Amino acid sequence: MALLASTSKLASGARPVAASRRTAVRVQATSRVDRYSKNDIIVSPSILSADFAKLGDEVRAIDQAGCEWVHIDVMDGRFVPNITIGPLIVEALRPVTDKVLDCHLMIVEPELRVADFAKAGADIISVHAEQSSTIHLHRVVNQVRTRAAAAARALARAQSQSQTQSGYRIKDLGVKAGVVLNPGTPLSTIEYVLDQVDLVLIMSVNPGFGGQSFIESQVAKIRELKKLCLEKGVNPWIEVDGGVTPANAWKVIDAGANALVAGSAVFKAPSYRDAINGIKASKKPVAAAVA
Ligand SMILES: O=C(CO)[C@@H](O)[C@H](O)COP(=O)(O)O
Ligand SMILES: [Co+2]
Repeated sequence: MALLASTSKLASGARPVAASRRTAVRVQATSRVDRYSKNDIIVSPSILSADFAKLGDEVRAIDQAGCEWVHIDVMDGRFVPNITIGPLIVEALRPVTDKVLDCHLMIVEPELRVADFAKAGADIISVHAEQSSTIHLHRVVNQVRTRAAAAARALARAQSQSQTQSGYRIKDLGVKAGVVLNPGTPLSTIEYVLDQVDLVLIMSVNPGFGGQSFIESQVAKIRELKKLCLEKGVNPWIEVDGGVTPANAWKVIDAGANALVAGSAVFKAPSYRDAINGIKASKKPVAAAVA
């Protein structure tokens, strides 16, 4: 696991991001994502619904409340109508939690930004399959995978040469590549990248905002995706994003999803822990007995 941990902490000075660049970072033998089993249900709270005035505290709170991943919605005001988070925020959050930083890129030309998010400490980088985001889906997916491979080679070199001292930065080791489908985008769009990705994210709302209602038609899409994966002999994470709550999570779990994003259902709940546990334990309601 962690081969080297820096003894230096971020000072509460004016330039914490720059300071973190100069100090050593944790070097991991495996990706953070690989700590989790695909047989379990992962909850990835979307920080879009967090209180941005105290983002670090909010991320610490969901970490302590038992989430596995932290979902980061990156929006550019072009692919979607909203503007949110960039790599600087990802870099600022990296020292706050050792949980998976699950970055959902809702941007035009993600190929221009993959390196920045990888360097910032993203563990998963997911790009939209729609051509209004990228013209070259296969290329950008492989760009993420190439970074992971390069980081793995750098780690091997560092280990063999005992170069894990301060200043040797391998923050992006094991970046996983995800592909995202909007509710209106057919599964066929990703057929020829399915063997290239670590994760498929099915949007169960139209992207752009938190707090929208779950689109029921996406349950069938998740079921169909699970079937397609079995037919092709691949096993990516199947993540669902939008309108997921303790009341409806069972539907997507039953259809084959194993990573559930939840923004408002966690951050607007009185207890983050109860909301996360409620999503994991979500069950189909038992029909009321007819008298
Ligand atoms: O990517 C998006 C929206 O574009 C999501 O990640 C939302 O942020 C999820 O929020 P809720 O629907 O769970 O409130
Ligand atoms: Co999202």
